[in-house]
Amino acid sequence: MSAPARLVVLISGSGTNLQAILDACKEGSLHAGVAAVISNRREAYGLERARQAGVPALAVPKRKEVDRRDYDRALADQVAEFEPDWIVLAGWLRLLSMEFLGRFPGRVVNIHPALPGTFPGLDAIERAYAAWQRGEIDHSGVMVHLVPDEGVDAGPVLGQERIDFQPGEPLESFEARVHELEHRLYVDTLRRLVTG
Ligand SMILES: Nc1nc2c(c(=O)[nH]1)N[C@@H](CN(C=O)c1ccc(C(=O)N[C@@H](CCC(=O)O)C(=O)O)cc1)CN2
Ligand SMILES: NCC(=O)N[C@@H]1O[C@H](COP(=O)([O-])[O-])[C@@H](O)[C@H]1O
Repeated sequence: MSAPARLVVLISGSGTNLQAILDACKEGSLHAGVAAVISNRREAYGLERARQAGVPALAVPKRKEVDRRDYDRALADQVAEFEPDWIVLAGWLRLLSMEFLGRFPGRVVNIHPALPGTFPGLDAIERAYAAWQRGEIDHSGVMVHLVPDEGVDAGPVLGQERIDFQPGEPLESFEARVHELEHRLYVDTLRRLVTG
């Protein structure tokens, strides 16, 4: 069997998607290892999840006086040191420029809590829920996609799954179902990626 794929996971927050990936690597259902976890926010709980898993956890905050491309160049240098096969965005809440993406062509993946072509950007779950309440949609979903360029949530789709709204369901319940789907879909999609 080939060596486990090396993943560097970028986060900004709680890291529940990271935790699903860490758990899958540990139990052997994902033939990969998390080489490092990097957050742009020092307070991200996902860094604690990495430390508890014995994985290098780095905070790389974006200082105001540093412009986006200089930050992305320095970030790419840090990521490259871990010799990743894949860069996994898991709630990484910064748009990446080609200064970063150009260093890892075809190897940056992202999860987004909406279907292709819908609700790009931030707060997608809340925006989809509000659209349902206005009677505009009857389902949403989750997608995993490549991040080839500076487009937002527009890269080639690697995996997607629909999630139907349930009459009278509160936002919190819908959001919990979305996250459960994310955790499964991301691991399943990464499994297909790393096994080629
Ligand atoms: N070039 C790309 N970079 C990133 C993508 C992408 O599709 N193309 N996906 C994101 C994740 N994401 C949606 O899935 C997303 C994250 C953040 C933003 C955004 O507008 N961020 C702001 C800062 C917000 C903040 O700091 O709170 C920004 O970067 O100015 C949009 C979409 C990961 N990167
Ligand atoms: N546009 C990007 C975006 O909205 N990403 C979303 O951030 C959350 C991170 O949760 P986590 O930190 O618990 O994994 C996830 O729902 C992910 O889809």
